[in-house]
Amino acid sequence: MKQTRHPQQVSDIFSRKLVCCSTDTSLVDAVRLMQVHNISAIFVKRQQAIVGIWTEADCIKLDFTDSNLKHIEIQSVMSSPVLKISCQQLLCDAALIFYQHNVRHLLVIDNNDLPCGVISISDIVRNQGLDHYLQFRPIKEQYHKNVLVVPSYLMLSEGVEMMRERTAQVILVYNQQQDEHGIITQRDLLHLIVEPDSNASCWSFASWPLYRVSSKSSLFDAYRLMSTNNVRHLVVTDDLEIKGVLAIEHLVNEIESAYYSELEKVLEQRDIDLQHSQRNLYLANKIIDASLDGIMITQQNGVIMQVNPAFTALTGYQEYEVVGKHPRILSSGKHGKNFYVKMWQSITQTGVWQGEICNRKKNGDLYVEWLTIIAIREPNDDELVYAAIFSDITERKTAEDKIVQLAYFDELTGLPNRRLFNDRLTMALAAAHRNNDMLAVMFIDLDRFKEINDSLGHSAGDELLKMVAIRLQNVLCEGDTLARLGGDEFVVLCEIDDISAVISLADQILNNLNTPFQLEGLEVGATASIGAAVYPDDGLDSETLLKHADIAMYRSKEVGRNSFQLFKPSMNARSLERFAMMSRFQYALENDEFELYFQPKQCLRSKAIKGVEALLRWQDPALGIISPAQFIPLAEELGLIVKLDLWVLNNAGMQLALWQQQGITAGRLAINISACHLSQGSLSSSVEKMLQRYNLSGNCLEIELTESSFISSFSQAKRELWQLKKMGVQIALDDFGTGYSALSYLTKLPIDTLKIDASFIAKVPDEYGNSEIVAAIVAMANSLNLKVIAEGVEKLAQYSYLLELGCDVIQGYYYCRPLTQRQWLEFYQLQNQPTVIS
Ligand SMILES: Nc1nc2c(ncn2[C@@H]2O[C@@H]3COP(=O)(O)O[C@H]4[C@@H](O)[C@H](n5cnc6c(=O)[nH]c(N)nc65)O[C@@H]4COP(=O)(O)O[C@H]3[C@H]2O)c(=O)[nH]1
Repeated sequence: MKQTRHPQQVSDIFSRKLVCCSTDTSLVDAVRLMQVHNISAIFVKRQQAIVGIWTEADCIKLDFTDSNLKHIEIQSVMSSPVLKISCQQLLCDAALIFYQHNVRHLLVIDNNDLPCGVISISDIVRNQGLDHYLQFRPIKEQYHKNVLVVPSYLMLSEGVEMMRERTAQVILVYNQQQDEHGIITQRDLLHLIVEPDSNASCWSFASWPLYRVSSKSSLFDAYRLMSTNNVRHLVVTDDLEIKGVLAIEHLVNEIESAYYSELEKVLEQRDIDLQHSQRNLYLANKIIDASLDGIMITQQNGVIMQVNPAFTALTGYQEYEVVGKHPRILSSGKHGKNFYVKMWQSITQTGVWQGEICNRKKNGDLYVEWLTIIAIREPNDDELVYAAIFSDITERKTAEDKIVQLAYFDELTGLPNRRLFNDRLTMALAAAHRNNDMLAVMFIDLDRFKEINDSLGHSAGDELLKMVAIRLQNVLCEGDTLARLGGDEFVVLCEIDDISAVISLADQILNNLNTPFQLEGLEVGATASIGAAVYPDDGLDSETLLKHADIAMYRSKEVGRNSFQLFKPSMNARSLERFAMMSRFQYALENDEFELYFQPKQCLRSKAIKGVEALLRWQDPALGIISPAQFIPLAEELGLIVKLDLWVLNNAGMQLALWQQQGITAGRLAINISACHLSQGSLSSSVEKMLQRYNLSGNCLEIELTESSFISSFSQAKRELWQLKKMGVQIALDDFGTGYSALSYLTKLPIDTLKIDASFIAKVPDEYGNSEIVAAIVAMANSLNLKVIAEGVEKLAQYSYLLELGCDVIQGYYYCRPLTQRQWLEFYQLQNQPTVIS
């Protein structure tokens, strides 16, 4: 069966030739009408309504012996009611009615339910394109076998009666004289109604000669023979012997049966498909209902047809609240017209759109959803439906935003971090390159921030950084970028017209920071060292600019902090030197390149050794000995000074333990401790641990500190010093006279000794003024009950002067230079005089 793409409708093939007669029309008039119009069925009307049908097949039911046959009214022999079909129904629907009701004609009605034509089963069969099918079907058994053969002289009325009795469609008439066969069919009986002739013989009414076809031929051959000769019956022969009669109905029946069997198959398949699609539909609905994603199905015009429970859970709208409405009820108003235009362009062109969209829930809350819209074309339909599938990604978006915040912004100040700054710098450089603009990169490092952090605590330090960030931000213009690179380092990126703009900005920043900050009820000053590099003069890429701004900032620190330096190429060399030194220093610390030297001190009264000072030396394999004056500031800058102090403390302990084993009693061993170590609050515990480790008493140790140790946090320093005192450790104030010398410290802190700075001693006794200062220090120390040590005594005159002044102890080349461990042992043995522990 030929499967057409679009199933044919009744309207495609039905005949508009609708021939009717009234109910009281005589049978003969009705037959005449049928003959005139060459039709095989006539409809019967009563008051404009079709109430019955009479067909040529109905002839067989007539009593041809009835002399009144001609005049009987059609209504008494018609079939009623008439089966109808709409012109819009499919041919398969018509075929089903033929099949179920065993009829051959249907009345066709139009859209207004009015009769407009007729369709016969032959119409359908002929329009199904079954030629091919017939071609392969043999005649074989498809014909009337037990065909009645009557002699030619038999009365026609008797012949018709025999047909009626047997309900035979045809009879054959044999003319013995002519040895010829003729045929009488049901249709021929129509003539009998018009012209009844009771005396006629069957031969006179029969049609002959007959057309013959072999039983081995195909039905298609038979069909062609019938069509060519315009006959409706063929005699089927087998080797010239008549086997039966093949009627056009046989062909039609055969076609019909093929059609019906195909039809049954189609219907069966349709049932299976229907079941299948019902199952699919059931599953699809189940999946839609169970989906955690919200699903909304709309018509082509956007009207919502269906939503699932997840839709309700996500949006707050119940199904009945949205079905029949437009999805714009979910609109947040956050997207412009262009957004939706692009979305629909994509759906129209590709059938799908995916993306993020911000919508509004029923309760007014905004949410971000990941939305997929798919256009679905309904089968056999030009209409589209749209399925929108979405999940709420607000939480994920918030987490993403948080990640972006963490990845690109400094958590403490909320300023861009190094990564974001680098991005912006790269972009700004590209733009500056294109437009021939100037850019400035400015490094800002807070001075002595570590001291503030150490003394006031980390939370106060954090607070200060936040306040500094705000102040810096206030100075900058819109479009400038301020970032925190970490610690107390800030960096500014700004577009400038000329160099003077950088200088003016740096001035504003320094002035702004000069106003003290209020931290935990205290006024705290926080100055900064600033360095800047300018594009294109000081570098063309971000790395060079940042490096040069950093170098300039370090130069600011070197020249005394709270200042600004613009990068100069000469700084580069110095910076490289410093950088090389730093790496070397780290390496030295890790590889034990440090060593302690010992410089004995002499008691002026007893002339005996009055203690030893440990002085650190750096033995660089290539450069030789490096002075602490060079590397101590470097260690401070690198933040390695405390590590270095601990190294000294540990080695001093080791030496003391060794000397005790060797019976060396040379008084206290003095060690130098850096200023910031004291303010960290860990010095006393480090000393205690060291004493415990080497099983030493605090009486053998002296700590030398400078006045700057107390400045950042006096109370912290005081606590630490008292802890040391409790352990028996003595405290000496180094470089006395050079610092701020707020003498009130001396009475408030547990200091034992003042070490007069070598710069004063160098100028005594000759230089007027200096001698007075030294004399005053000695007198003051005596009155405060402090011991005095004079440092840097190189000459006899100095020695004599100090002796006369009543100074307790001297230290200097005059008595002894700093010695290595071995030299010191030799010196001690040479002196061979044990000292008294004070
Ligand atoms: N011109 C002259 N100098 C003399 C004379 N007698 C001693 N000196 C030097 O004067 C410095 C005395 O040490 P300081 O004032 O504590 O000054 C020390 C001290 O502040 C610091 N320092 C030394 N060792 C350490 C250490 O282990 N830790 C810490 N934190 N600082 C140290 O480095 C400074 C310099 O140490 P050095 O170079 O060893 O210099 C030493 C010493 O060699 C003299 O008669 N004439």
